[in-house]
Amino acid sequence: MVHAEDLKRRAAAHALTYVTDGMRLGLGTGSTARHFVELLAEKVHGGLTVLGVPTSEQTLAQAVSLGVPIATLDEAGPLDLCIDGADEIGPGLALIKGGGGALLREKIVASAAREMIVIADATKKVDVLGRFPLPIEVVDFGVAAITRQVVEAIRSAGCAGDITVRRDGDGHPFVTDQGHLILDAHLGRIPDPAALAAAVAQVAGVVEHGLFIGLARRAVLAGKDGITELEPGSF
Ligand SMILES: O=C(CO)[C@H](O)[C@H](O)COP(=O)(O)O
Repeated sequence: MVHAEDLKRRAAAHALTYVTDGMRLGLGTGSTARHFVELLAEKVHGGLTVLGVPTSEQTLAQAVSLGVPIATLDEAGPLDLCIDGADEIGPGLALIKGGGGALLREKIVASAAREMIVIADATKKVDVLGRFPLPIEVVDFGVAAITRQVVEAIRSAGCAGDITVRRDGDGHPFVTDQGHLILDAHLGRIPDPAALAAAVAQVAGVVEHGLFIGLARRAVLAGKDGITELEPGSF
């Protein structure tokens, strides 16, 4: 049996073939992105020149520790490519992201890149998004009121389910790199991701949600039978 970590690393290694000398790269967050940064560091030590823009403090620390040159997004300017993982990859390469809590910076960085490639083990591909809880980043003022309005918003988009405030390992509310909280919406099924994205984005106090629609141009999926590449139209 192939271990999930091996599959993530294979997807990351394949994505590296899209990286060319001189690129300005968005560096994702999570265990799959972590493999990518490790492999990228090996290439950098072999002479590849890149500039990385990390999507989280975690990835920033990893990149610095491995000697990958980094810059802030504003220092780097427009990015050539962003490589990141995902929690679910659905039709049209619509994604659920934010399992690691970095969705806000991840979406800003992916949006600033000419192209986003999502890397994952093949189990992340789904026919309908929503089994993975949808992360919604909110300000920490009036969380109960915000949650009630998010419930209304998800209902208006044909979804239903529990919403929980994400907690860290010590039972405290999880705080994002930007100082916000995360609501996890346990929906089971998202029949119309675009409608849900639009409805949730309208709630006052919602900073960002983990639906990434129209951002990924390519998915690199590693399964036991090898690598599969998907484009939005070839899902
Ligand atoms: O969105 C993310 C972090 O906010 C990650 O990309 C997502 O959670 C996937 O992580 P992993 O590669 O560990 O499965």
